[in-house]
Amino acid sequence: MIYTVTLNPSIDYVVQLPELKLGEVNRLKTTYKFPGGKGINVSRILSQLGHQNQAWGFLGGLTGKFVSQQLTKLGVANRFTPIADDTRINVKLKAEQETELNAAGPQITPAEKQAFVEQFEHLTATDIVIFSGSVPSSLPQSFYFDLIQKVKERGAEYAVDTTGEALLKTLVTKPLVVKPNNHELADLFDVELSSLEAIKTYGRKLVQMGAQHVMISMAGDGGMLVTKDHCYRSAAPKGTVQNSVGAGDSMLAGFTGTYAATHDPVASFRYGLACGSATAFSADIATKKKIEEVLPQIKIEEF
Ligand SMILES: Nc1ncnc2c1ncn2[C@@H]1O[C@H](COP(=O)(O)OP(=O)(O)O)[C@@H](O)[C@H]1O
Ligand SMILES: O=P(O)(O)OC[C@H]1O[C@](O)(COP(=O)(O)O)[C@@H](O)[C@@H]1O
Repeated sequence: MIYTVTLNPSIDYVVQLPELKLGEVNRLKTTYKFPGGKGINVSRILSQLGHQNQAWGFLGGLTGKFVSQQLTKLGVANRFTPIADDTRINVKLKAEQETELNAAGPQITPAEKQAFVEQFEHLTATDIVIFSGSVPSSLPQSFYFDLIQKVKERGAEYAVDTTGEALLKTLVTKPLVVKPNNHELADLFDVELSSLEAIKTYGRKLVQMGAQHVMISMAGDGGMLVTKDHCYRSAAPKGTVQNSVGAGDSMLAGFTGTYAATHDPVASFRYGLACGSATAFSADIATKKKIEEVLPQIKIEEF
């Protein structure tokens, strides 16, 4: 079974307008609300692809109710810990450029945190836990690291998709896969990454620091997979980009779901790339049909 952890879910409020006029009233023609948060997006793709999974995390208030109702509607199994504070709303502005406004997130009380941590006691060695997204500011930044100790005690595998110190701290514990994008990878080491060679070099560093697989996403430039002995690379297929929010989450879902079934890193990378691009080419998270349409266009080469 795959469990996704979204400590800080959201309603993603997506706003489309031809031009954003700062300092003026902007009237909106098109708006959408999606259940957001990285682990939730991962669960949505896993469910599309028929991989058994359950979404975990914290939900509260009317916003939290909206998220859980939508997940139930979408057929995503979930077991969120209820909280007193409100789940956040993240604003995604699609004008000349894509701008994201991601809120810090709700207060989590010690009792709510304890109730959540207890769920980890039931994991087994065949499970995979996917930790995705930011840690709400009311939880310690070491929270992923602490949860990983619980996962390891149960003999389960885990994937990590977060940034900065929270990501670096988890590497020594040997995660199955980490998925920074190229900008997040550059920020981790405070460098500019302007060539594929440089991206490979820094991807290797994450492997040396402990990650089993490092999957680097590069938006319209495709992706790279670095393992202990190999590096693979693929350009992105061409298509009309509709909404790239959740492309990275889709990529991680495709990789982990396929890996759980096959233990084949290249097949997993291939499926991950197809899921990422399929979501970029969709208004919401990709459907299975869209993913299967994109899959034959993915060409992977050793790099
Ligand atoms: N504009 C695009 N065209 C084609 N594929 C894309 C596009 N944007 C994203 N993808 C695919 O989705 C993957 C994840 O997207 P990316 O934007 O890099 O992740 P994140 O959302 O984590 O920043 C990319 O590696 C690529 O394979
Ligand atoms: O937890 P964070 O880092 O604030 O990110 C949350 C946001 O990330 C998303 O999951 C999208 O992720 P990606 O575009 O990076 O794949 C949104 O649904 C959500 O609003």
